[in-house]
Amino acid sequence: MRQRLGILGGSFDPIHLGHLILGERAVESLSLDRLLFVPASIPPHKQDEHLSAADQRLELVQLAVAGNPNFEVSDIEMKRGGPSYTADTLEALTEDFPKHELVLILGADMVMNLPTWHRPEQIVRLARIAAARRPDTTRIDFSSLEGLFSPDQLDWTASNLIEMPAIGISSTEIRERCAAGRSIRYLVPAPVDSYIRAHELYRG
Ligand SMILES: Nc1ncnc2c1ncn2[C@@H]1O[C@H](COP(=O)(O)OP(=O)(O)OP(=O)(O)O)[C@@H](O)[C@H]1O
Ligand SMILES: O=C(O)c1ccc[n+]([C@@H]2O[C@H](COP(=O)([O-])O)[C@@H](O)[C@H]2O)c1
Repeated sequence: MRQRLGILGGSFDPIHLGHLILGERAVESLSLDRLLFVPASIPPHKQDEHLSAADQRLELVQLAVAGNPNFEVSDIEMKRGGPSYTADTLEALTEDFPKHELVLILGADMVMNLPTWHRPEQIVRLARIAAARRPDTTRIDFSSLEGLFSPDQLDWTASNLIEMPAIGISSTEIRERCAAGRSIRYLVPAPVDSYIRAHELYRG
């Protein structure tokens, strides 16, 4: 059987336990050989938002995944100029990992928007798509994907849902708590908490 490489992209501003639990569940339920966390340099749908510096978000992800043998961090989008389109990333990873089957991991909220992404047909051509349920997504509606996915691809995605406990943590909440001077202990790994405090991130 081909080795399976999972890809979990995000702004990770900052990375939190929801991302890590999603990653761990993805490794387990999809039998991934490894999972790449890919922080976006310029997330296409957040180009108007003010994000923390890309190198700090990358460093936070590296701190968070350290010690998990299944997890790795890729700086592929940091090194590439322009918006961090997933289609470009998958093309590069296909060259870097020619023997692997690529599986793109997405929160359920993102899967339904996939048709609005840049070159979505290339995304579904190069990778399987695995969706995880987020607490605010009670039902996953795959109907918007029918024109984009082949019946086989849709069937694979529908039968490989990543079941995870509802983790009601978002990066937005963490930034808001920091700005209000409140604790984020236990919402992020301890080294991430220490880094955010030492660098006074998200203080408004
Ligand atoms: N609590 C969570 N449970 C499951 N999936 C999550 C959770 N938080 C984020 N994700 C998923 O992780 C990926 C990266 O998310 P992202 O970096 O945008 O974090 P976020 O918490 O949604 O950020 P923000 O609040 O800034 O929008 C996306 O596919 C998203 O759906
Ligand atoms: O390629 C696209 O058009 C595209 C559009 C929206 C989001 N993405 C990717 O989806 C991941 C999560 O994005 P975000 O904005 O929720 O952090 C991140 O890896 C983005 O680069 C990609």
